[in-house]
Amino acid sequence: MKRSDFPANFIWGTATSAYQIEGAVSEDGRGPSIWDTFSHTPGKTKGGDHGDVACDHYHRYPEDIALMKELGVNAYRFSVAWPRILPEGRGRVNPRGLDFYNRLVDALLEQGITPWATLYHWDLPQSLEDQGGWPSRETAYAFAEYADLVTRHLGDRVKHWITLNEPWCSAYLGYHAGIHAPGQQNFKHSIWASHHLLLAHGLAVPVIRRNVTGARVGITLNLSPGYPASPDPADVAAARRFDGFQNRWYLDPLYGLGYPADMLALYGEAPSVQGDDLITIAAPTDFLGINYYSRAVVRNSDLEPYRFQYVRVGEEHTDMDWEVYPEGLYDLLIRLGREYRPKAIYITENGAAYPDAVADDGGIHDLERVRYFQRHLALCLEALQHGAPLKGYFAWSLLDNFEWAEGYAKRFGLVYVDFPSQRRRIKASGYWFRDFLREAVVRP
Ligand SMILES: OC[C@H]1NNC[C@@H](O)[C@@H]1O
Repeated sequence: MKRSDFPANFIWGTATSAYQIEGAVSEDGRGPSIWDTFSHTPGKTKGGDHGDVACDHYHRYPEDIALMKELGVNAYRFSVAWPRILPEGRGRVNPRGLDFYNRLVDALLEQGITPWATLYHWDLPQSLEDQGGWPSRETAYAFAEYADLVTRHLGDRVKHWITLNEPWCSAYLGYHAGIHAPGQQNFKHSIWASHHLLLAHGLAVPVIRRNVTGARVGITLNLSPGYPASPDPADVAAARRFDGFQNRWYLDPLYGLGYPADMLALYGEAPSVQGDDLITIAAPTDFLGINYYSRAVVRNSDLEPYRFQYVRVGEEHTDMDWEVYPEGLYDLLIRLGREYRPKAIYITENGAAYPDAVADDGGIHDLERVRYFQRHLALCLEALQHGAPLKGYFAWSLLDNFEWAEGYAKRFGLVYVDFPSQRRRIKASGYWFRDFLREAVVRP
C-alpha cells in the first residue's frame, strides 16, 4: 500500500487540539475552561497533569508548522480555544485570542498547508459551565454565537470547519462517567448534554455557511463498531445496544432519523427536544469526520442503563489498552457509506499510544506505531476501493500531548516531545509517514 494507490487529491494531515498542545492558559486574555478547572482538581488526572504549558504550541507554532512541512502533510487539523476568543464564553471578545489564530492560519497557508479548524474540542469556557454547561440549552446558543464570531474572522482563509469533536466524549465522559471535565455523574444531564451538543452543531452549520464562501462543514464523531462476544442472542442484542450508545445516538439525528427508538426505550429518558430541533440538527453537511481507534466487543449485562459489558479481546493492544483492530475501521467505513451515505468521510483522527522512549542513538524507534499506521491505511484503501466515500486521513497526533485524564504519560505523537525542555524529535513513525507521503510526489 502506497500513497499513489490513493486518489491524487486525497487529503493527508495531522491533528491536534488546543487544550492538549497550546499551553499559555492564562496568557493574552484567555479565560478558564472546564479542563483548566478539572485538571487542577486533585485526583482527576494522572499525576495531576494539566495543560498549563502542554507543548507550548502557543509560542512554538512556527517550529511545529516547520515539522508539518517536513512530514509533508498538506493539511492540519487544529481546534480553536473558545475561552481564548470569548473568555466568559459570550459577550466580551478577546482580540489577542483571535490574533493568535490569525497568525497560525497565515503561517500554515504560507507553508501550503490547508487549515482545518475544529470549533469545539472540549474546552468549554468555565463561566458557561457555571451557568449550566451542556445540559443547558443556552450553551448551544452560546456556541452558535461563538461559531459566528470565529468564522467571520477566519472564514476568508479557513474553508474546512468541524463544529464539534466527539460529542459522545463531552456528554458521556463529561456528564455521566465523570472521568472527563466537568466530571459530573448524572445520566439525565449526559442525555441533555448530548442533545444540546447536537443542537449546537445544527445551529452552527448555517452560520458557518453564511460567513464562509465555499465552506466545507462537518462534525467529527468517535465511532467504534460493536461486535458480540458470542453468537448468543443476548450478546448480539448487547452489541446492538452498544452501537446505539456509541454510534447511532449521534449518527441517526445528524442524518435526519431522529433519536433511535430502541435507545429512547432503553434509556426511558428523552432528550430535551424542543420545536424544530431535530430539523436543525440534521442540517446537511459536506462531510463526516471519523475518529477511529479500536472496536468494542461486548456481552450482555444487567448493568443499567446501557446493559452491556466490554470484553477484552485480541493479542495486540496499545498503551491505552485499546485492541489494535484495523478491520474495525474497514467495517465502519463500509457501513457508514451504506447506511448513512455521507457526501464524504474523512478520518479526522487515527493513531496509537505507545510507551515511546529516546534510544541511546537519540532516535525513537516506535515500530509498533509504524505498523499501526500501515495496517489502518491499508484497510482505508480497501474500504475506499469498495465504495466508501473516503477523501482524507489525519494522523493523531502531530505531537505527543496532554492525553486528558491520562496526562502526558500516553504518547500519540509522530513527533516526540521532551516536555521539560520542549525539544521535539521526529519518531520513526514520523519518518515513515514522511517517506510514505513523499512516494507520490512528482519530482520536477
Ligand atoms: O485518545 C486519543 C484522542 N482521541 N480523540 C480525541 C483526542 O483529543 C484524544 O487525544
